[in-house]
Amino acid sequence: MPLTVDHVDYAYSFQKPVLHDVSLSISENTIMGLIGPNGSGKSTLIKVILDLLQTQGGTIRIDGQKNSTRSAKMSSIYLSSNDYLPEFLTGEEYIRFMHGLYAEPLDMQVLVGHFDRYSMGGRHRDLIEDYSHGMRKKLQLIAAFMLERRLTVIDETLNGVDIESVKIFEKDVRSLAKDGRSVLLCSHDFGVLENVADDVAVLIQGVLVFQGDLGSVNKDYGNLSVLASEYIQSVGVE
Ligand SMILES: Nc1ncnc2c1ncn2[C@@H]1O[C@H](COP(=O)(O)OP(=O)(O)OP(=O)(O)O)[C@@H](O)[C@H]1O
Repeated sequence: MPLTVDHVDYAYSFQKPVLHDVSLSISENTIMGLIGPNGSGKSTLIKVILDLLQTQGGTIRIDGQKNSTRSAKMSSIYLSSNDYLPEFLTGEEYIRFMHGLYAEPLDMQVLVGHFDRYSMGGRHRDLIEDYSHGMRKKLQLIAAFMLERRLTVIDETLNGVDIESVKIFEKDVRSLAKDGRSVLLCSHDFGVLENVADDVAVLIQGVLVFQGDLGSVNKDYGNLSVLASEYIQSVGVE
């Protein structure tokens, strides 16, 4: 199983728990959409999954290994919601650096192809400090699509990416979720999730209130938006 989260709790301070007894799993070849209102704990859950914050209860396994192990870290890649990247590197140097971290050889032809496809043709030799916000997000995506980890975790990385590139992203993320690889995609963009997700998980006030497949969601609720509204109303979030 690419990801199993078992009874996980997390609090930044003892007064205010953020995650309560969260359990979820992502099967092979699956894209799971993670949704929930602002402040519901999605980014915290993602950071706990990737061992950037340490669980205070429960266990997490990536590709069968505890998330704190080197093997789990080598099996996963995290695309954060911000666009903080090393500005003193060029796009190509950043991708080369990321390949070095994962001990993977760099295929320049594939790199150049991705830059072309994401409307950044020829910009791989420019410094990241000269990239726009959307270009930085696309650079993060290119790294993930080239490195093809068993688990890719994308936290709101599509914010600010233009519509044409989002369409290409949708194709690429579907191709990524093959050969045993899976993706956790946290987004407020229900349109994208409806186009690509197999499964969906809903987190509200730190509680995982729903996990199921998108086909059943469409059948039982009509669409993701209705599902989200029903759960939000049922727990009384404004
Ligand atoms: N470093 C931190 N220290 C203390 N509290 C934090 C910290 N980071 C987040 N929180 C709090 O934890 C809760 C969950 O935040 P989190 O960022 O995980 O939510 P989210 O679901 O990702 O929200 P959004 O959709 O707005 O990105 C919020 O109440 C937030 O204020």
